[in-house]
Amino acid sequence: MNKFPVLEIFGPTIQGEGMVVGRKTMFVRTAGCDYSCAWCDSAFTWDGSAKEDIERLTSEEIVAHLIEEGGSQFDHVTISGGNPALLKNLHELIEPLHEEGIEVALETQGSRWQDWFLDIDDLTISPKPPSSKMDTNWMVLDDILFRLREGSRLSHTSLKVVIFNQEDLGYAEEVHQRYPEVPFFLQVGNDDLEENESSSLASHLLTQYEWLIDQVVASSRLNRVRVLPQVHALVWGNKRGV
Ligand SMILES: C[S@@+](CC[C@H](N)C(=O)[O-])C[C@H]1O[C@@H](n2cnc3c(N)ncnc32)[C@H](O)[C@@H]1O
Ligand SMILES: Nc1nc2[nH]cc(C(=O)O)c2c(=O)[nH]1
Ligand code: SF4
Ligand SMILES: [Mg+2]
Repeated sequence: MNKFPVLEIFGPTIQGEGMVVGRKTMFVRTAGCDYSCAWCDSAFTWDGSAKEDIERLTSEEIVAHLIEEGGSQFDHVTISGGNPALLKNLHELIEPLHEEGIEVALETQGSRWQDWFLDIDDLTISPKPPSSKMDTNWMVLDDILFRLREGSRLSHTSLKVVIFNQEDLGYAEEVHQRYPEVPFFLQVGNDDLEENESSSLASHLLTQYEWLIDQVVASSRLNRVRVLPQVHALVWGNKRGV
């Protein structure tokens, strides 16, 4: 039985971001990432600070934890990380969830392909803009979107780019222009990961949201797009496990 490195199982909560924002869901957060984004809000998944909390669980154990936490109050599970696309056997978790009538979403940055992407109900690919200090491998991203198109999965897929500055907006325009048929989301970057007061963070993020809306409104290269904040950050601030 394969084991998966899991850092958090929590919910039910709402999906705070992107294509199914507001959807009631459980979260499974896996450990390990091939990136190290400058502003990662989940750095504990890869920077060693939570390595004692990593549990190695089989898919059966993960499903049992989900039911323990969520009871019968959920029918949707979001897998995030870290980069869950590092895990080549994740279909072992997706299949039993589908058999229970549970939909499965995935958050990944588009640096690795896995065949089980074709089974994800809500697949969010979030390539990283210059402010992250990461480089996009366009050959890999092209290949991922090609395979999803060939597999008729684009209606289950979205692109989501986090924006911190003007340069990031230029990057977002480039991504949207390269894959115009893929639903496209721009997300407010949270640049205050140390703020403990959720009302202060919310008012700051709403100011950033207004700035982002203004920028997108003014761009002729960003028309068929959606602009969103991280709803969970507005409601709960920088709290973990929500
Ligand atoms: C923590 S990542 C995990 C999944 C995957 N590694 C990825 O980056 O897509 C989940 C989502 O949070 C976004 N994110 C991370 N840090 C953020 C921040 N400071 N502000 C806004 N969004 C952030 C990422 O861009 C990604 O879309
Ligand atoms: N509520 C809530 N929504 C989210 N959407 C993406 C998240 C993530 O960290 O991947 C996340 C998260 O951590 N919480
Ligand atoms: S790719 Fe995702 S998890 Fe990895 S460092 Fe960047 S935001 Fe964090
Ligand atoms: Mg998050």
